[in-house]
Amino acid sequence: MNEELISVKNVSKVYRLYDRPIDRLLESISIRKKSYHKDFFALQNISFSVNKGEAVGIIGTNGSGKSTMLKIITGVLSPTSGSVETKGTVCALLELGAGFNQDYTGIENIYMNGTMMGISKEEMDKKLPDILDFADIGDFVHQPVKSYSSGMFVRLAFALYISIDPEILIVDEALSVGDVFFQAKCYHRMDELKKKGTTILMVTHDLGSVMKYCDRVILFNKGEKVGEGLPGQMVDQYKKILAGKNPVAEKFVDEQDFLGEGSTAEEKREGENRGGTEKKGVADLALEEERSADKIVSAAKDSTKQPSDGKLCTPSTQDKEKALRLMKDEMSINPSAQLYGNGKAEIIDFGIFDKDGKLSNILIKGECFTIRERIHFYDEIAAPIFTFTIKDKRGMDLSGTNTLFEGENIPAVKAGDEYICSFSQKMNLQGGEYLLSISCTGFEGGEHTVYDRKYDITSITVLSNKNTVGIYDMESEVALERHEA
Ligand SMILES: Nc1ncnc2c1ncn2[C@@H]1O[C@H](COP(=O)(O)OP(=O)(O)OP(=O)(O)O)[C@@H](O)[C@H]1O
Repeated sequence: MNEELISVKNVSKVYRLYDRPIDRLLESISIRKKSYHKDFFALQNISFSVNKGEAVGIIGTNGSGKSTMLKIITGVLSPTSGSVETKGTVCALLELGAGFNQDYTGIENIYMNGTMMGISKEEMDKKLPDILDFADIGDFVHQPVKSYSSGMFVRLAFALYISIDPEILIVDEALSVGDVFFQAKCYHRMDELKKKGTTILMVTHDLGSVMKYCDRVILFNKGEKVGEGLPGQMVDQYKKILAGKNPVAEKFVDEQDFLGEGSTAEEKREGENRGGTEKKGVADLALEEERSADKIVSAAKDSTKQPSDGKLCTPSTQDKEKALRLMKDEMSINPSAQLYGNGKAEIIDFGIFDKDGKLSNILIKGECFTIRERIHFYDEIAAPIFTFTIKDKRGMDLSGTNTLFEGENIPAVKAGDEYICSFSQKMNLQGGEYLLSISCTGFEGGEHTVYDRKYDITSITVLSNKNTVGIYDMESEVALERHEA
């Protein structure tokens, strides 16, 4: 039987709005109890429940009451009417600083939260190395939390909460701060939590995450629950609301949202520089996206349509010369990349080259690029295979290939041999941030064998001045004929 861990019944939250600051005072001293305020319903008669092991998302436009709802569930706010019940330990990653004492250091906050959750100091001592390792904020753990950036705070809070292993995890948009490597690490942990049966309640504007993680979605609009159902249905309904609110929005949602925010690296950096605490609705992002598109047009304008016959993607001689110098030093390397293999081969170097043969993690959509891997063999291998995969930050494989698929059969190698393998192709993924995995594998006795694999080793940022629907661009050609009716 389904066990309800969160039960929200007829919750309303009313704020009193005063036109002028003095009105509040006038109201409090009015002998005839004259009202000087207007009631504003941030939440109106909301009811829903979340069962054990479910992942439920709350979506809605800015100001629709999502964060207010989470704050009421976690006890940060009390409802004006209605009731909320939760069963089990709750960890909530709410806005910046929530649940943390700003004057305490990171370490002190870790222990304080542990105590609040009923975890002994000895147990927290054992968890500490993992927390620090996951958060990866270095010596900042000894600084007061008030000196943290939003990204650092989220790193520490997320690391702490997953170590506590709560029955209910509540996340309010928090994962949108942090770099692509950290986000990928968090999403990976979210996968594990979900598999383990942790109950998750999340608020997000990232519709890709909603589709991937949520079993059920609740749609808010102007403080009311306007729908509840399967993620796909609710996302469609949300788009309708957005389309009514802002004509740019529907276009934006269709074209961008399933790509994972659809924003450029530049936009994200701007967000972080502002402290990353601003939460943006899709409608707001739509307008920003238009502005940001202008910025990247100049970068991308040279990338006029090239025929996709693959011929244009042949690596230049200049590229080949560059292959012999150390490439990976010029790549951004993921500190949390997963590396494994039986050690018979090692990818000792790798790089991504743009169409001009420049080593870069940033590529322009529509242009050719090359992934180059240099593999050293420490043992005999009958038929090695070289691979690459591009994933989104939620861990979904988007594209990739290997030498076997491409009909390049590599003959047996012996210890000391070295190969340089180049994959050249056109970047047809939409603008956004991705992760590259590379490996050297093969088959031994019919068994798939990994000699060296570097999962999510580096990032790829794709800049685009035209994003179409979905994860990649089919390069449609449009023909129009005016039809006289
Ligand atoms: N202390 C307050 N006094 C008055 N109004 C408030 C207060 N706190 C929140 N509100 C209002 O309540 C409404 C709901 O806010 P809430 O932050 O829950 O929205 P949200 O759906 O989380 O929005 P966003 O997507 O922008 O985070 C908003 O109109 C907000 O202005």
